[in-house]
Amino acid sequence: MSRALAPGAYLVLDLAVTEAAGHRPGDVARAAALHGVGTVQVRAKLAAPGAFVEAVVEVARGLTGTGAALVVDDRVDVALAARSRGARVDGVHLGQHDLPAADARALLGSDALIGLSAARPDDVRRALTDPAVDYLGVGPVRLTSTKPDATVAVGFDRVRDVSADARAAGRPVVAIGGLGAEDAGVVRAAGAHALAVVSAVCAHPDPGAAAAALVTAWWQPATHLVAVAR
Ligand SMILES: Cc1ncc(COP(=O)(O)OP(=O)(O)O)c(N)n1
Ligand SMILES: Cc1nc(C(=O)O)sc1CCOP(=O)(O)O
Ligand SMILES: [Mg+2]
Repeated sequence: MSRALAPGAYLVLDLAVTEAAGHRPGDVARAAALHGVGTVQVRAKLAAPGAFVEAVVEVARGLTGTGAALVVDDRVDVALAARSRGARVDGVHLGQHDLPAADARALLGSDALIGLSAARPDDVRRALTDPAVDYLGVGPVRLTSTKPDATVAVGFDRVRDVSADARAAGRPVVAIGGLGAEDAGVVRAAGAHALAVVSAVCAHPDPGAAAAALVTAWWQPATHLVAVAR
């Protein structure tokens, strides 16, 4: 059985964005996890495979003892290579053009955490009937320079619609794309299980403080609920 996806803040640690901001990936991952981020995904669209593996190993080291899950973007081979170097890697986040989730599951094991990006109705339908998929990534909520190939923003309404279908199918949704701490309330109200960011943490001068703000915003009680409770 797969490890359950942690609710709340989900960090996609993009290597290029992190290094451009002058941060070390292991430090950013550790600071984020110590402030309550439950999942860290390593994303490296431009790195050579060896550098990607090294970054995953470094992030795994940073996450030691924090309890946060570590997921690799796209590359099952990189996840396996990092494991073979002794790193604890929990799973992968797959795109629509990556290895099928069933193959990733066969390679990574029954307890691996496997996410799949799905925002278009057909992709969502397929993802929700695929037993190898643990959670869905839905985006981009807003257009973002971090993912220039995603040219259509899906908006919060899509997050709400997919979250409702996914809840009925017992799968959590992670909203992503152009988001920050200020969006936590609306993302949560839309029914998402988690909110994923790259720039809001990796490009921030103080990634730990940015992660803490995200975590706090997610768990902040909705003001209208507080008003009702009083
Ligand atoms: C949590 C989460 N959701 C969506 C994505 C996007 O994945 P993908 O479609 O494979 O695009 P790239 O990130 O690989 O450009 C994600 N990485 N994480
Ligand atoms: C990695 C990724 N996936 C997306 C999707 O829409 O599936 S958007 C995205 C980048 C998110 O970066 P930022 O928080 O800097 O906007
Ligand atoms: Mg991907």
